[in-house]
Amino acid sequence: MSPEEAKKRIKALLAEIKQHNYNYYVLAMPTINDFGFDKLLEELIALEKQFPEFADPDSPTQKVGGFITKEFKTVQHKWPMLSLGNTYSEQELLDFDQRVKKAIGDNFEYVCELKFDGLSMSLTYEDGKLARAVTRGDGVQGDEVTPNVRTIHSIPKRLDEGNYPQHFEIRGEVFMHLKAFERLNEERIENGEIPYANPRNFASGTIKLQDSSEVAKRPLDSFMYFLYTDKLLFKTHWESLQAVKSWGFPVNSHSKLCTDITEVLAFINKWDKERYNLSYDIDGIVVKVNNYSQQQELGFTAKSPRWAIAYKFKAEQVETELLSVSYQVGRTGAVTPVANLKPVLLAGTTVKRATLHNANEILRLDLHEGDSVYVEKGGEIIPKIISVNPAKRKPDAEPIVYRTTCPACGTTLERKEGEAAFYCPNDEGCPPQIVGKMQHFIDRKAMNIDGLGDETIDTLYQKGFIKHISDLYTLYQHSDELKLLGRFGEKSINNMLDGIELSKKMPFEKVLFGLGIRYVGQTVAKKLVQHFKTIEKLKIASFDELITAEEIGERIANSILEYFNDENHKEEIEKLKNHGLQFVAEEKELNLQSEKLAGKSFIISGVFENYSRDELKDIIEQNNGKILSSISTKLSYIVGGNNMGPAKLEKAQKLNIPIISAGELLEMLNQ
Ligand SMILES: NC(=O)c1ccc[n+]([C@@H]2O[C@H](COP(=O)([O-])OP(=O)(O)OC[C@H]3O[C@@H](n4cnc5c(N)ncnc54)[C@H](O)[C@@H]3O)[C@@H](O)[C@H]2O)c1
Ligand SMILES: [Zn+2]
Repeated sequence: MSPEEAKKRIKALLAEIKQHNYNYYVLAMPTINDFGFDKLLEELIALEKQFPEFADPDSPTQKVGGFITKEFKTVQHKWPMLSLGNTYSEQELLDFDQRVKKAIGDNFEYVCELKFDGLSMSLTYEDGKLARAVTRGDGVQGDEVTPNVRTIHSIPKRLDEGNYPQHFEIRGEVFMHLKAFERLNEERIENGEIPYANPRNFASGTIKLQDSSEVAKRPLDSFMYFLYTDKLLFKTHWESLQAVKSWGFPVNSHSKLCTDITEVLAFINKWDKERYNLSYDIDGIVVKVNNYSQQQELGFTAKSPRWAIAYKFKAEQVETELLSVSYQVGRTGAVTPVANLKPVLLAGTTVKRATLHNANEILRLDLHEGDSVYVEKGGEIIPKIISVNPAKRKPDAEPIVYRTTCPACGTTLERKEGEAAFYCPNDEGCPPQIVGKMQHFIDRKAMNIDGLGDETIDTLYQKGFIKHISDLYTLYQHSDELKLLGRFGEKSINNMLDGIELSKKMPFEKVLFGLGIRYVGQTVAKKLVQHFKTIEKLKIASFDELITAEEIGERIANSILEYFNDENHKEEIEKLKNHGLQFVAEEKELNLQSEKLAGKSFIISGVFENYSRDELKDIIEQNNGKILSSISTKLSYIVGGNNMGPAKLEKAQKLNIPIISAGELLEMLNQ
């Protein structure tokens, strides 16, 4: 490469890497996988070495890639929070071992730990209490996110008596378990929000939220792996891990003390396979020299310690053949393309299908019939096509063209402005939509009807027993015919009918969620019920009224309006009402304790040390105070905790509404 070319390439790489760092660390929405990113960084390192005259002192090769943000208080790290050198190859790991040996001789041990795929967090404890939690940021300073971290159960807020120093810092990884990730991401999709690509991004997006009560709803977990004290308390890293565990910190039990690199390699190989059995993602193994004085001898580079290295697992990728593209119709009518693949073994399971998301994705891949494609599992649960191998494309292969009609009912598909998905508009006559809606209604998260499963719904539809949700409630009239079908035993028919009868008691919010209105997920349904109380009010709510409710934006409001604009929907709701389903918010039985808050109204915002928001709400209502849902001049007080939303704060100040603490609220009751 000529110097001119090198200069140009370095400049392009700097810009590209900077953008990826921003997408990854700030937006938590990367557009390239880690392996691809690390290749770019490697290329830059090599070019800077070859052409040092063009190396930017500010290059991402010289510092940690994260950022600090304006939304949080910036805190300087007492000890810089560095990155780790990483490698994907065994040879480079052996080279690392040689470098260590050269510097400190043969007499040393390694600690091998799982490399948890989350974000690192620095926790400061004073007198046994969690005083501060700070993100890595740019390595020198980070964002203080203490209220958010307080919502993580595994992180002790207060330690029991113990022999820990008065002041110390402990570092570890905050992450999200795969199960929670799947559940919450599903909820995001239901609410029409952009899903996160993997648990790491979800965890990192969560820690940066402004509203800690929102953070509390997204379960995060943690493992600790570094202890920092002013005076050295231990001789080795291994000892420190045992100690912090005894102090009450979560320490991962799979860490291992290894006497040489052969043992390290065995540990790596074991976990490369076994990682799929863990309940959380790991992206590699961290190898650390155990002895502190040997660590000191080895020292640091600008970006990472010389006494540790991360061996990263490659997200396993395989090449296979695209057999065909089929289309699935969801309950909302969204038509999703799915790639059918020649079965291939990937990350421990046989993969036959991969998601293609939407028409844009097919265009991005420039997918042709019979293409040879690369499939990856990565953090995502459903495998994904990463790219096509153009060398193997058959010369006469036709491009894949997204279909224009519904695969189930033949109706011409529609695409709404600004949306990637195509929809089948025939919601009254398109079988997968009809069945999907009923399956959604009986789902565990909605009406949770015992004795009824997806398959039974499908059968009952195929046999002509049910077409609408409301038909479930007249099913008992057909119990003799059901018996004649020979598909169900008497007992299971009775179970099913009992389950359906019982579901009439399910609260309004479950019914509303069960109706399957687009973008009305569980949380939104709950907010709507809290705000409007009855279906009658919700049904006639205008756009302006809808968007005053908490968490209801324009898109949700429009979807609700559209839903109630449809006579069929209104008729169906009437039928359900006549069957006795709940369409009015449950009034909690109130145990009135005093009249001390009569005539006063409150909003509770933020997170509280000693109370949940629901507890405070109960206290207010038990003393005859009122809870309002939005800030207006009618509001008497805001009970404010940590991390109140900035918009709320601003509005309260503008309207001169006093903000009181939970303590001040309780004082009102003692007067
Ligand atoms: N895809 C993208 O767009 C993109 C952009 C930027 C960075 N990245 C990826 O992020 C990585 C760089 O980020 P990085 O600087 O945080 O490095 P890193 O994630 O590779 O390694 C350092 C981090 O590992 C974590 N860690 C997990 N378990 C640990 C343990 N047991 N002991 C010590 N540390 C442990 C810590 O958080 C530490 O900060 C690269 O692998 C890169 O591929 C990707
Ligand atoms: Zn259709």
